[in-house]
Amino acid sequence: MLRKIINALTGKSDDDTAARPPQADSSTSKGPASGGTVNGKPAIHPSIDNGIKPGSENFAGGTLSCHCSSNPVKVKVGAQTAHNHACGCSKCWKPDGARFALIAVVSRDAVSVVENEDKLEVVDSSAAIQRHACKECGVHMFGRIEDRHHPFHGLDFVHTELSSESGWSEPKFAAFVSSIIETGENPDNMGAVRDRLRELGLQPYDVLAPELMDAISTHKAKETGALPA
Ligand SMILES: N[C@@H](CCC(=O)N[C@@H](CSCO)C(=O)NCC(=O)O)C(=O)O
Ligand SMILES: [Zn+2]
Ligand SMILES: [Zn+2]
Repeated sequence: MLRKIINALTGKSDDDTAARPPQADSSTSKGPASGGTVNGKPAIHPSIDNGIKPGSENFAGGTLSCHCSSNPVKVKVGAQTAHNHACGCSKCWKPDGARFALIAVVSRDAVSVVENEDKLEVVDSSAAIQRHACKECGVHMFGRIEDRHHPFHGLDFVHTELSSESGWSEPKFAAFVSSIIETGENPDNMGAVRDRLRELGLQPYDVLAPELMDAISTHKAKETGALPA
C-alpha cells in the first residue's frame, strides 16, 4: 500500500499491475474501482455525466423510492435540499457504475418514511451519519445525525436522484475526491477525474467545500467558547 502511495506521489508506475483495480477506461459494472468513461472522460455519476441541470427556485420537495421493484421504501422530503454535492467517500451510497454519490441535506423535520419502513436498517450505527438503507436493494434512503453536538445535527442527508420529480437543487461542488482511491480507484486516474469534475462545474475538494468547513469550525469554536455562542 505504501509503495502505491509513494508511486502515486512521484508519478512512478507500479509494476504490480495485477493487484491494481481496472483503469478508468476499462469497462465495467459496479463501484468506483471499475468506474468507466462517458465520451472518453471518467464517468462521475449517471445523473450528471451528460451535464448538470439547475434546480428550480420554487421547488418544494418530492418522494424518494428505493430500487425494489415491489414494495419499495418511500420517503417524503417536504422541502428543497441544500448543499447538494458529489461525494467520493466510501460510505455514501452510489448507483452502479458511479464513482461519486450525489448527496444533499435537508431539515430532518421535512423527512418522513411513508411506505415500507420495516425494510429499513441502519448501515453502521457507529457512524456520525446513520444511513437508513433498504435491506433488500441496499439503497440508502436517508442519513440522519443523532448526535446533538454534531455541527450538522438537524440535517438529514438524501440522494434526490431517487425521486422522479425534477427541480431539486443541483450539485455545486465535489467533496472527498481523493477518497475514491479508498474504494479502488487507480490513483493515476485522479488528474482526469478532477479535470472532469471542474469541467462539469464541480470544484473538487478532498474534504468539504470551504463554507461547510467554516460552518463546522464556527460550531466547534462556539462550543469551546473561542467564539461567543
Ligand atoms: N475517507 C473517508 C471519508 C469519509 C467521510 O468522512 N465522509 C464524510 C462525508 S459524507 C457526505 O458528504 C462524513 O461526514 N462522514 C460521516 C459519516 O459517514 O458518518 C472515506 O472515504 O470513508
Ligand atoms: Zn429496496
Ligand atoms: Zn460521503
